[in-house]
Amino acid sequence: MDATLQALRGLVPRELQNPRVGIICGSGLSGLAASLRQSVLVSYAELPGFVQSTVPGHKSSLAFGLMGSGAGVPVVAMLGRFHPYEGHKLSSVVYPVRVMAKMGVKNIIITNAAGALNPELTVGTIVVVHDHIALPNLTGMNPLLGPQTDPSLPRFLPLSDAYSRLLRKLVFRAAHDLSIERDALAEGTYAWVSGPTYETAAEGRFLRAAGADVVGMSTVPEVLAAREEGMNVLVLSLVTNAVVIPASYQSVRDEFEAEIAGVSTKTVVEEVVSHEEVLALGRLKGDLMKSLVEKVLDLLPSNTQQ
Ligand SMILES: O=P(O)(O)O[C@@H]1C[C@H](O)[C@@H](CO)O1
Ligand SMILES: Nc1nc2[nH]cnc2c(=O)[nH]1
Repeated sequence: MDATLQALRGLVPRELQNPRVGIICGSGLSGLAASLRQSVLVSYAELPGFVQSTVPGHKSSLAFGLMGSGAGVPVVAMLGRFHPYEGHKLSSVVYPVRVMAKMGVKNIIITNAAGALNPELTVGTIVVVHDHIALPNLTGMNPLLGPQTDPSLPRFLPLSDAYSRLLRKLVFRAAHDLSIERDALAEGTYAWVSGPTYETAAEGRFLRAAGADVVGMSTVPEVLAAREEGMNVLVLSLVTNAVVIPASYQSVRDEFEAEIAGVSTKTVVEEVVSHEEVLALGRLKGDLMKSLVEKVLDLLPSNTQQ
């Protein structure tokens, strides 16, 4: 950690060395940081402890700068995150969050691309996450597992308050101030799965039955580290696709038997999702996400821990 912080002190101008807000850009959402002023980019390759993002739509740089109107808020944005499915250790996935904490970040805005499980969520909706289901955490893949390296951090971290109510409300205030239509935003629960495979229909049904609204392959490890470090957390999921969950299975035996009986049938073609589709939606809705985040920064109270 000391080596990373020292490198950053050498690469980032002094006035940007104490960002107030950290931002993590999800798949295809690095444009979020396009409006940073006085921006300075630091490649992950220059930072000891950082790994590389290997996923299309994720760059590998930290961007420092001022965001929002007026004087602006000093922020640090990860243009490209790390996922366990890339082969990165969980400790590497959350390392940038720990660095942000050491630089003084008190609020973190984490974005991601996610598939909709809730049939009421349409593609393009931004979901303000208020809870999560993390099957990997529940089954032993938790970034906080292991010896406590910093005794000042809590051993048993509560998560019932993981998603800041104040920050969530600010998103709706921001949307209201920007006259964003009501249906563009929703609230929901994010299910974290390891990926890199997308869900089968049965898995989608299972996660929906468990109460998840959207599903993705990131975010929760970062949320855990950020909460452990005492940050206020806001998570925004962009719905890039629907997880296809047919109400019932249409039997191939029935289809076959109808065919040989000469009865005409509708052949089922299973829909599939692709990362290209995910990235395309990120590009399409990138501006909306950017305006929302900028407005949240404008509204952030300046006189509190926030
Ligand atoms: O980094 P995020 O969670 O935004 O990326 C999502 C999950 C996978 O990495 C990828 C699948 O298309 O997009
Ligand atoms: N697991 C998962 N991650 C996603 N990221 C974007 N879309 C999806 C999806 O449908 N499933």
